Amino acid sequence: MKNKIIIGTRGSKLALWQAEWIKSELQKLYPTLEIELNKIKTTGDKILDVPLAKVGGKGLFVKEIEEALLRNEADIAVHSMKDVPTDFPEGLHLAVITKREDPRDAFLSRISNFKFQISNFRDLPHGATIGTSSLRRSCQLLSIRPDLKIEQLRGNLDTRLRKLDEGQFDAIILAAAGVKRLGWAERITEILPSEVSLPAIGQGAIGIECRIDDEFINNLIAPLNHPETSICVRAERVFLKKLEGGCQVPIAAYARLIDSRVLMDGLVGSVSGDTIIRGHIEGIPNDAENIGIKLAEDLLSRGAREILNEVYSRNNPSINGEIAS
Ligand SMILES: NCc1[nH]cc(CCC(=O)O)c1CC(=O)O
Repeated sequence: MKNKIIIGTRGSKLALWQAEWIKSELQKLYPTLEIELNKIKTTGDKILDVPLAKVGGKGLFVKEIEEALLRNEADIAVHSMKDVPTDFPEGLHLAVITKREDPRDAFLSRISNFKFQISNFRDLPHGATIGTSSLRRSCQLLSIRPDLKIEQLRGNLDTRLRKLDEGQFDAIILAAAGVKRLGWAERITEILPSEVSLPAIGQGAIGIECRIDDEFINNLIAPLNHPETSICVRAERVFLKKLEGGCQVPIAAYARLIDSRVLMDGLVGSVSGDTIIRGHIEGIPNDAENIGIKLAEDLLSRGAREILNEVYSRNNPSINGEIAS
């Protein structure tokens, strides 16, 4: 029996927090197991000055880590589910999805010298500047407040907070999960309800990818799977796959389990926020993947098809498959 495993991870603060968390959970189960981290720079880490929607390509934050798995330079890869494409290279699979953190988006405003800090989205003054590179976020915010100015904001979480504090934006929107994991929860002035900002597919959940045929590793990590989160995130991911969601289209979905029923909301919007097609569906957990497909079909029949065609006719169709952040 092997007594050492290697975790492949990105080197960002959030990625390392998540990899260290998985390591400590495994260490609780297997005190004598030796666990090493292999930090890997991904394309998404290298290209920092271009909005991801413009970079294109599949799995910008996972591809190099997957290659390490296939070369046996890592045994498991720890990812934010939000960054994981719906298709995997041959020989790899998503074995585990851990319990979800807060899936919602968070509003963080600039600490100002004036008496009042803008503490929520509704109170933003006319024409205020919001930092986000996510089409999903800008589409939804612009649909409520077309007067807002959206400015590009990329980089790791600490970089984004620094840019906010430097005064480039009145507020920024980040996933609550990442902000909380890094211990900055007190900077969140408002958690955006899903009617304002429906989260990204998989937001707040951590996934573990590994080689399909590595029985030892699959058995080792199986106890970390959280069945409820797994059901919900898989429903969201079939929704995304059915929509062939690239990162160039605003797409959002959130599924949750309440009283043994799956409740799922989803939307597809135009980049400008002029059009948003929303839907809701419910069903039983055993039918979760069907629920995701049905919701996608519902949106496609009510106008999402036209939005997707419009975007992809202007772009290279090969970008399909990248997750929508
Ligand atoms: N797009 C990058 C990314 N990938 C996962 C998270 C947050 C953590 C999570 O969703 O689990 C973030 C940052 C953000 O969107 O603010």
